[in-house]
Amino acid sequence: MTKTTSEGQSVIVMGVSGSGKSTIAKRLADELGEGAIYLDADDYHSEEHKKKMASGHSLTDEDRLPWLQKLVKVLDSHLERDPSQTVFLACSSLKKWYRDILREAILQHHPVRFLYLDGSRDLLYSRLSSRQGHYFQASGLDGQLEQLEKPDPAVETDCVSISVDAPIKEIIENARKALGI
Ligand SMILES: Nc1ncnc2c1ncn2[C@@H]1O[C@H](COP(=O)(O)OP(=O)(O)O)[C@@H](O)[C@H]1O
Ligand SMILES: O=C(O)[C@H](O)[C@@H](O)[C@H](O)[C@H](O)COP(=O)(O)O
Repeated sequence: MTKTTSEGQSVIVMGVSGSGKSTIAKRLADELGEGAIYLDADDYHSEEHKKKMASGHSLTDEDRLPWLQKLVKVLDSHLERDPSQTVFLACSSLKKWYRDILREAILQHHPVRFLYLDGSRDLLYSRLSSRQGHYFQASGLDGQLEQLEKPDPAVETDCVSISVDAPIKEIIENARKALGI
């Protein structure tokens, strides 16, 4: 079903580092215009965890739990104020149980879907290697790929997947088509 922005929904743009979550979530919010906002889960990592990732180490489940809980609070405060907003959240959401935490929190307010950005290790590594000014290092990519539980659309029926092996404009078109927005 195609939803208009006035009805409100959340789209969690997920995938490993370098898959384009921030770029795509921001572009989608910009294109949808008024009533749509972009949030980035990276803004809620502690300094300690950013340092850990900057040294090439992956976060653990124990590291991520307080971060996910913080994200739930942030989402709740946004959506309580205005459930008619459409929220594009860039968030790695690497494991199904992380997605379940976010899903449950958002569903209190309005519908939620996940947009999984899929790309080969080589493509993502090359994009990370040329990205400037970010704490995450390309050397941490393999750890993330090991931890990733790709969403199975037969089980997680609210997930759609698109390839990121394309120019940004084409990815946005494909994302909008896949999400019906
Ligand atoms: N489709 C694309 N084509 C070329 N470069 C891209 C594309 N998508 C993202 N990038 C670049 O790749 C890097 C990683 O993208 P980013 O949005 O930061 O990913 P993530 O948030 O998943 O880590 C950035 O430098 C970004 O500008
Ligand atoms: O769950 C995690 O381990 C982090 O959220 C991680 O997945 C995220 O990728 C980094 O914070 C780097 O940020 P970018 O994904 O934006 O590169």
